[in-house]
Amino acid sequence: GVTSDPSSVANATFDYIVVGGGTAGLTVASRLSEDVGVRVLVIEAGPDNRTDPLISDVTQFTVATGSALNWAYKTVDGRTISGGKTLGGSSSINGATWTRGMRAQYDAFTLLLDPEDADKGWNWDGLFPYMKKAEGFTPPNDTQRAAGADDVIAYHGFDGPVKTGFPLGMFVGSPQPYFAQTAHNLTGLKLSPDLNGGDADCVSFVPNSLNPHKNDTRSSSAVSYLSPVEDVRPNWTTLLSHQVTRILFSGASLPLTATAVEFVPTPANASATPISRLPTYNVHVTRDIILAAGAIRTPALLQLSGIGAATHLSVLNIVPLVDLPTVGKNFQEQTNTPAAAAGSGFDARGRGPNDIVAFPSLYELFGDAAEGAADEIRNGIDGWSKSQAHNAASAEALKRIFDVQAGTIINDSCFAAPLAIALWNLLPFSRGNVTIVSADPLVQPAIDVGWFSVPFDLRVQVAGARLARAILSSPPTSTLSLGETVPGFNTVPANATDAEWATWLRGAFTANSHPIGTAALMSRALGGVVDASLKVYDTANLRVVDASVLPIQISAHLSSTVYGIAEKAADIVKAAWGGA
Ligand SMILES: Cc1cc2nc3c(=O)[nH]c(=O)nc-3n(C[C@H](O)[C@H](O)[C@H](O)COP(=O)(O)OP(=O)(O)OC[C@H]3O[C@@H](n4cnc5c(N)ncnc54)[C@H](O)[C@@H]3O)c2cc1C
Repeated sequence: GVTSDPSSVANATFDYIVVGGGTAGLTVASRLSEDVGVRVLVIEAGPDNRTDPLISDVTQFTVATGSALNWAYKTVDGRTISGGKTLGGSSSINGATWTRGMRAQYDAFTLLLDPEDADKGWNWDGLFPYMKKAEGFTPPNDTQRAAGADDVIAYHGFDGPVKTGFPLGMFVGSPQPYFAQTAHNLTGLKLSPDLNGGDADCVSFVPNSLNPHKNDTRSSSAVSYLSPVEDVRPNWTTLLSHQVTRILFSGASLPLTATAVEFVPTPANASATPISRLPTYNVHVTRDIILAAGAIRTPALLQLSGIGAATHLSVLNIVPLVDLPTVGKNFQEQTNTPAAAAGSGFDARGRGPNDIVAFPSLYELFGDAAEGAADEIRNGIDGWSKSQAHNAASAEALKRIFDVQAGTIINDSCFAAPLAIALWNLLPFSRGNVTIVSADPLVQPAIDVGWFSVPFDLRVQVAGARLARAILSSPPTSTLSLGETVPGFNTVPANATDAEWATWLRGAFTANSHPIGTAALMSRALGGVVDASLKVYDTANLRVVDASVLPIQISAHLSSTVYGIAEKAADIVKAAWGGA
């Protein structure tokens, strides 16, 4: 069941404890609790808001991100990265766009692991079946097909818990198909019936994580993986409104064995609440502790528990147990800017969400300048790995990672942005870090994204913004437009230089809220934090299963991939403990 009463779990013992009842956490807990012989506990910091219309109505997602349902993590430069603070985590407040990246990007995960882990399925062929296992797709109906929706049956799962499909309220007017046509006309980007099969270099109508059989309601991890079984699985307990503050180990000898987690009631106002005022509880584990607190909180919890850069932890009076300096490093978040035009007189029936996405490659984004841009990457990598080395294991390790990333960009990947109103550089080279600044677990870690610290990332965002302007002012989309409003020609003139565009972008961008990489699935030599079984290096039974493990960004919205990782993780954990 689901409870907010800590007395029901304090001092108890579970086989598995999952920290964070978000996208990955509820997925892995649901699969592990299929075995009625094991006891599974999820501890979630947020409350249960499954019936709140701000969550169930996906078109309200921008309102939800402005509410208490969002952690609204502040970066060191005052921007905000969103993350769901509620049962279901970010899957409860996200934009519900359902996409997957390029085959080559998933295959790159294996290239970053030790050679002996090459056969562990961290590639497209290994993850695609799990992404489909999570999915319960409804093909478009005739009305939706007439509006542009399409599908390739082989690219979808049909029996999985997360319901996906095109909204019954889908926009049926001209803007979406005109956008597709204009993007194609301007860049040569192919029109694809379905981008969810590993070739996302296209413009395509894409489904949403919602249930068309239930009035388009959001299909979060909570609704998908927990609701259907919460009354019939007494072996699965979810404790709400409690925040894990530390993982406890049996001793200091390596590999560390995690034995318990410490938790407190989530304070209404963390910055005004001394931790000493809160009751502290422990709960014990016999098998694994699984960190699924998301790419910001997971690395912070590792550091608070003594796993991180030993020198830094010592300064904070935390006893270092595993010297793993790359915990919280390798941080990759994207920059999002708007482009908009006024319009009227066209048929805009529908209420969304938006279903059209374009993922241009380097060649489609830069056009005639693409070879120059590719050279800029090739020639830049040496310098970039040095300038970003403080957020990596070393400049040499980062150069190897950048070589892999550059290969997926220059060879045949998609690169730049979903260009509608929001556009972002999908594959930034800039690296940042998430670092605790206090031993007090209620103090938010410092979040330094290092926005545009590799200047090429700004070049890409500028190229994306230029392309967005071109789309808005080229037929057939221009026939719908009454003129650009964002950025607007007064702000960025028609003949603006790259430098002028950059000035506007630096002020206008927001975080895209797709943070990853802070407990990366990579070889230890390259700066990885977890191995191919998602176990934290030098621990016996502490795993990370969330967006933190993604080593590099992908050309996609993240949730389908995070679900796939969590489904795969559940099988890894079951197998490790002798289950099926
Ligand atoms: C505003 C927004 C829009 C997005 N739009 C899309 C989109 O349209 N399509 C898409 O595919 N993806 C989208 N994403 C990205 C995607 O939703 C996330 O990448 C993904 O859900 C992350 O999953 P996760 O399991 O890593 O973390 P989360 O789902 O965020 O789960 C982490 C959970 O851990 C809990 N937690 C944190 N710290 C603690 C602690 N100490 N103790 C206990 N619990 C804790 C949190 O409250 C949360 O519930 C969006 C994300 C956001 C925030």
